[in-house]
Amino acid sequence: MTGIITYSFKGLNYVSLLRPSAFHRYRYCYLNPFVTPPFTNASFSSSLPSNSLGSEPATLMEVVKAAWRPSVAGSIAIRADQKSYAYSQLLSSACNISRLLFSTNIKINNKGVSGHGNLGGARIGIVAKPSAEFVAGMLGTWLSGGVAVPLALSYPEAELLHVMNDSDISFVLSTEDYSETMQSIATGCAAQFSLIPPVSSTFSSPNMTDELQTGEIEADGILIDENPALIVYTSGTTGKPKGVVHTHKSISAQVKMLADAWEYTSTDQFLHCLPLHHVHGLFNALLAPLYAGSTVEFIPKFSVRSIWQRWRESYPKNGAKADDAITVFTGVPTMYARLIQGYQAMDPEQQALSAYAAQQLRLMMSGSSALPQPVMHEWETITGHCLLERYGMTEFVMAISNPLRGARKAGTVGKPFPGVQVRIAEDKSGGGTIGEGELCVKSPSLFKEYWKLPQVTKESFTDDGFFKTGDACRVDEDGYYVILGRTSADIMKVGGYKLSALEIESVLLQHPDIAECCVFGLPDKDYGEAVSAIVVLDSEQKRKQEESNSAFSLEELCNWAKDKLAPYKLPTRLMLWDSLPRNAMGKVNKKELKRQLGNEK
Ligand SMILES: Nc1ncnc2c1ncn2[C@@H]1O[C@H](COP(=O)(O)OP(=O)(O)OP(=O)(O)O)[C@@H](O)[C@H]1O
Repeated sequence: MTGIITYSFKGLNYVSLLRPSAFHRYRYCYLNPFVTPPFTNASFSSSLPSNSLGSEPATLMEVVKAAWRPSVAGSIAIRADQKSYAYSQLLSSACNISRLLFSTNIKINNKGVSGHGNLGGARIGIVAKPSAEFVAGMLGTWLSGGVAVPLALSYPEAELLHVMNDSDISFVLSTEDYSETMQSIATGCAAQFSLIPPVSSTFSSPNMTDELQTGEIEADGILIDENPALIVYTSGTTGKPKGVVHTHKSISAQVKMLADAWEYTSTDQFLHCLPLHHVHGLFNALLAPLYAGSTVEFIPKFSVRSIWQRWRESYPKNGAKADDAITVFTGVPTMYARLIQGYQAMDPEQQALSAYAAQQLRLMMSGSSALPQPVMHEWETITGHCLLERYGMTEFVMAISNPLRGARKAGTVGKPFPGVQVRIAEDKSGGGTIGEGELCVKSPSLFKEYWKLPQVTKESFTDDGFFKTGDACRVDEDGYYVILGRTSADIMKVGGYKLSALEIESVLLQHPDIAECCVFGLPDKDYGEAVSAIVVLDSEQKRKQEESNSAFSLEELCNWAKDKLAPYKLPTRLMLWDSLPRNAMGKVNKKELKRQLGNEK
C-alpha cells in the first residue's frame, strides 16, 4: 500500500509517494505543482501511476494524483457557465477547502470507521450543482481524510434529511444557490455548514500560478487505500436508498478501468449533463475523465436544444473543429430518445448540420437502464454512432461493456472488463431457462459495504466474494451478456414461465405509435402474474386519436405484436398514460408502480 506525503523544504512545498513502512506520521502541506522538488522532475513524474491496468496496486486518490501531474496542471479540467478552470485551480481550491474543514473543528462521528486521516473519515455532504466547486469540494474532502457524500439537489427535504442522518454527516459544503435551504437542513441534523469558496477561473486569474496557495495543515495526512472515500446512495428503484461505501482503492480501480477500456485521454472533452450523486455521472463522466486529464464541460440541466447546439458549435459543417470541441458524450436511454425527438422536429437544413456534428464525436455511450433497440438503431441512422452500451451498478460502478473497438451488439451489454469476474447463478427453483440466472460480480472496483447495514452487506455476497447483483442475465452465442432485468421487478412469473419485462418492452417500443412503455407483472389469480404494460403514445398519434375519439387498444397492440412475441409474453393489461414517472436517472420505479397498481385492483 502506498501513501502520499507533501512537505515543506526551505520554504517550498513538495509532494512525494511513500510506502507506509517508510513513515508513520507526517505533516501535510499545500503544494505548488509548479515548484521543482529537491529531486528532479523526471523522478517526480515517474513515481506517479500510469493509466494502465495492472500497474502499481491501487494507491490513494488516483484522481487527485493524476490531476497533480505537472503535464496537466495548467490544462482545463472543468468548463461551466462559460468559465474554464485549470487542474491547478481546482487543486488549489481543494487545498483551501481542506484547510477550511480543519479549521472548523469538525465533530467526528466515527461509528463504523477506523480512525484514519485528519478528519478520521467524517462524512462531508456536498450539495452543489455540477460545477468546479462540486469537484473542489470532493477533492478537498479527500485531502482532509473525509468521506464525500454527494447529495441530490432534486431530493425533497425529507429524503435529503434521511440521507444526511443515515450517513451521519458532520459537515455540509454547499454553493451559494442552495445555501439557505442547506443551512437549515444542516442545522436540523446537527451538522456544520459552509459555503464552498468560488473556484478561480482562468478568466478571472489568467496567471494560474498566482492561484496556488501555500501553507501548512497541522494534521496527519495519511489516506489509506482501504479507507472509505465516498458514499453514494442507490437510486431506490428496488427499495429504500442504501449508502454504498467506496474506498480510495475501489475508486482508483474503477477510474483506471474506464479510462483504459474507453481510451479516455487528455485530448478528450466531455459534455456532462448527468446528476453527480449517481455513479454514471460521477465516475464515467467526471472522475475517470479527470483521471485521464480530459476536460469536462457541465451543462446544468439536460436540454435537447443546448446539446444539439453545443455539438454544432463544436463541428461547423465547413469541416472546421472548434478548439473546445466535444469528443465524448454519455447519457441514459431516455436522453437519446429525447434527442431523437428534438432532431425530428428540426428543419432539414438544421438536421443536416446536427447530424454531421454528432457524427464527429469520438464516442457516444449509453447506460443506467436498458437501451431500447429502436432507439439504438434510430440513433445510428441519424448520427452514424452505434451507441456503446455498458452495464453498471452503484455497488461496483461499471463491470461489463460493449467494446470501444469491435462489434457492439444491440440488446447486449458486451463482455466483462479485464480484471472483472462474473458468474451466473442459475435459479434451481424451476420455471427459468437454462443458462439464465442472477448475475454475480467480483471486481477490484467492488464497494466495501452498505453504510451501517452489516447484515445486508453480508447477504449481498456469496461465500467466495461475488456480489449478488439482483439482475437476471444470460450470455448469448458470442459471449455477450444480455441483462434481463431486476429479479425483483423486471422478472415476471406468468403461468409457470419466467419472463423478462425488458425483452417485452424492447419489442413494444418498435410499434410506430408508442413513444415510451413500461412492462411489469401485476397479481393475477389464474396465472400468478399478468403481463401489464403502461404505454405513452407518440404525441402526433395521441392528437389523432383524440380528434377521432378512438383509443389505442390492447387488441390492436397484441395483433401487431403476435408475430414478434410468443403468445404467453403478450400483454394482457394495457394502460395509456401521458408520461412515465421517471427519476433523475430516467428510471421508472417499477416496484412502487406495482405496489400502487396492485393495490388499486
Ligand atoms: N445497460 C443496462 N441495461 C439494463 N439494465 C441496466 C443497464 N445499466 C444499468 N442497469 C440497471 O441499473 C441497475 C443499477 O442502477 P443503480 O445502482 O442506480 O440501482 P437502482 O436499481 O436504480 O436502485 P436501487 O439499487 O436502489 O434499487 C442495475 O442493477 C441494472 O438493473
